[in-house]
Amino acid sequence: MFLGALFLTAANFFLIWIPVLIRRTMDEVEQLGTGQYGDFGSLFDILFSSEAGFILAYNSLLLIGTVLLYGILLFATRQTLIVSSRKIEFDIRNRVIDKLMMLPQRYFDSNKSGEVYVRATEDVSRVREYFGPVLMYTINTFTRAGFILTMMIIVNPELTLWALIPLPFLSVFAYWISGFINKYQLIIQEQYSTLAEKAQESFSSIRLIKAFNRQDYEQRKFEEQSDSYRQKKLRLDLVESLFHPTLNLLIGVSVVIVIWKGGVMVIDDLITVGNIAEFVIYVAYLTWPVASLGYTVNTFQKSLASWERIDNVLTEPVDIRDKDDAAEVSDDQMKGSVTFKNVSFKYPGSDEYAVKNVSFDIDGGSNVAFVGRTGAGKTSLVNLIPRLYDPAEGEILVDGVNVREWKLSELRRRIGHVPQETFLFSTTIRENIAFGVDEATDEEIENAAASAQVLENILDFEKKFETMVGERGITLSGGQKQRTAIARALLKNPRIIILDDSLSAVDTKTEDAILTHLNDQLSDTTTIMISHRISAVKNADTIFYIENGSIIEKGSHDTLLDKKGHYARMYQKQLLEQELAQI
Ligand SMILES: Nc1ncnc2c1ncn2[C@@H]1O[C@H](COP(=O)(O)OP(=O)(O)OP(=O)(O)O)[C@@H](O)[C@H]1O
Repeated sequence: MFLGALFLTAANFFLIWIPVLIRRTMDEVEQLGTGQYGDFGSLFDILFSSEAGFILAYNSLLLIGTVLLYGILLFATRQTLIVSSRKIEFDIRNRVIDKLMMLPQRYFDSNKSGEVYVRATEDVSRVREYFGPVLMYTINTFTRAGFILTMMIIVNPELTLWALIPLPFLSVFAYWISGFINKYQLIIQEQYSTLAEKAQESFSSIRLIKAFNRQDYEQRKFEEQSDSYRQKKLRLDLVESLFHPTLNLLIGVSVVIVIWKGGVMVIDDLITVGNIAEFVIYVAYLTWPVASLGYTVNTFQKSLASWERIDNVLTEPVDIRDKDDAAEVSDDQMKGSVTFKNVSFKYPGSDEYAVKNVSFDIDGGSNVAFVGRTGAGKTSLVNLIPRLYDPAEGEILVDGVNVREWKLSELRRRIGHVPQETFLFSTTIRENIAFGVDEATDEEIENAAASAQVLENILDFEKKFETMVGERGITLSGGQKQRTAIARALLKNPRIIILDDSLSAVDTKTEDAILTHLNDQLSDTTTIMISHRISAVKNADTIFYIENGSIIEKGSHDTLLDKKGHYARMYQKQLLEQELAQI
């Protein structure tokens, strides 16, 4: 960047020699007189036939040399300043992404994903503008203005003052207009995001729109947004189209002043005609740096605001992090037991406890289930095991060690988590299943798919495991998606598997097959299941009934039925529903 600043200063130094050479040529040729040498003939003759010709050729070569040097230095400036700003942008973006990946779930709950995305994209680009264009234009403005003003004052201080009269107006105008453009660009960008979001939402919910026959309604809403975008864009276009004419007008005023006042000075023999030409070029050269001051100040302000937002991300505390000095636990040593000791947890910003004073012991390799009404706190409770959140009170132990003492990556590597909302990436089924491990053989992937009872479905697809999922490929059924997600968790060969309502979209027969497999072949794995279906949980060693974040009943299926409490009522209700369905 320092080199870039040097190159730019040198470029501007050479730039001011262009008007100087032009003045010199004009003055020298004028002094020699015109008629004296008669007809010059061809341009080639000029070079050799007269003194005037020699002066012209010599000065032209100097001029070409200066312009070339200026061009080379400008190229070097961009290759240093702008290239380093791109490298800085790359580094910052990577740091922001690294940090975002480390931030706890809490951060993503309180920040919209769109905003998080903007941090890593637009905000980083704006900060780059500070290190690139803003710095470049600032150095350019000051060095160029410095050199030009010095030259102008050397020639004639009075004419300099006259020539500069319109420049303050120019910079104020440029500041105002680029402020307006910046503000409007932001508004337009936001409107464009709304428009894009609207379109994206419409197309991703197209089935719903068709089913409810709301095409016209959606179209109208889209048109409203689109119209608002058009109007804003037109306003910006109007202001932008005013910019260049006004700029030219102000330069024109400056040129007229120079010619008028300079003319008088030439008559008074204070300056030469060449000086007028020189001044006109100086004024033209000053215009862009002065006009760009406005842009620079505005862009600087924008960069600063973006930097503050990025800084907030970079300094956001990471309370859930990898513990470096944690003891290594080999896979064989791990038993998969889970203990909760008086655990309570509230979501940030919420007054209610999602998990309230929960205590239990789950033996390694056992099979437990959490049931309860929707919103009871089941998901919140199991999310505490892989430390998606940390509880405010109490302790959670895995294999007798507090989860806070575990190396986070080790803890999570051993937990196969199938969240309630299945998410599949827009890639092949193979990559979706292999997501949780660095490398997996075909056999391992097939085995995981077979255990999750989805292998047959996959083999039925034309491209089998290479079938693309999502937008660019096929749409899997809800049940197929869930089973693919289970295969993904099984491939990790976990010691603890958490199935958060992960069998809700599969039929009871497939559910039975998956659970039988888990029981028989993964007998060492601790299975923690959440379900609303008694059929899925009835064989569990222990069933916990959760209400309002607390365990209110616990025991095996039969014990709980004998208790005739909430679980028994839930069972009766489901039994009744089943019988009614069979009628
Ligand atoms: N990210 C969150 N931020 C704030 N509150 C939340 C968040 N997630 C869940 N909650 C609240 O915590 C409570 C427990 O929710 P949780 O998802 O754990 O219930 P659940 O028993 O798993 O329900 P379901 O059976 O419907 O999945 C609910 O009142 C819910 O509104």
